Amino acid sequence: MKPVLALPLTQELFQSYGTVLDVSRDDVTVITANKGSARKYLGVSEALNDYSQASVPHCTGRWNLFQSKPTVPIVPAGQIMIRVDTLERHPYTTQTFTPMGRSADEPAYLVVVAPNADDDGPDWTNLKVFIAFGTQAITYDANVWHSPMLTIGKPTVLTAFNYENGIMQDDCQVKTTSTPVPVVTSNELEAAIESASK
Ligand SMILES: NC(=O)N[C@@H](O)C(=O)O
Repeated sequence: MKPVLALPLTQELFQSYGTVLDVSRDDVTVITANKGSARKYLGVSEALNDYSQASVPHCTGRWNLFQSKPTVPIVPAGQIMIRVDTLERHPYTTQTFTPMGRSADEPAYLVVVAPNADDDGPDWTNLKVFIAFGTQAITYDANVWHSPMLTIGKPTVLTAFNYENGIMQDDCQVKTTSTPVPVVTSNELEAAIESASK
């Protein structure tokens, strides 16, 4: 399987799969708030609840916390950083991850997504991989295939918000592949990691 290059996460590159919650967004209205002490970025992301289409419509909007071990090592540009063999999706809800305690200049987690294939599973030949930095949160659109959380370099706590009805097939569908997809780091990532680890 041909390696996939991990690219820095931007709304422009990610927009087919969801939204990036980041103060670099220049496509939203920004107002002054909190008596002038804050800039408020309006509507950077939305939470979708489509459980009316699920087997059991009743659901709960839930925050979960992920205390993640680092699963993505820091490697030189061009070397394989991870092999992706598992993707999941949430057919009736968005899912938003927000890292806590990571800085804006350090790569914090990988965002791996894939379009649907004709069999309604993931298109493993068309994975996209992005590097999320420490002050970037993301929302996966409903029904978008994405990898379980993959954190870079150090233990990381993230909040996750999504709707759930407690039925696995409605809440989270998982697919695996016997031919894992290698992901290689990019020069941008290597430079960012090097500067963050100083
Ligand atoms: N996406 C991810 O890391 N995992 C969640 O979907 C989950 O609820 O397990």
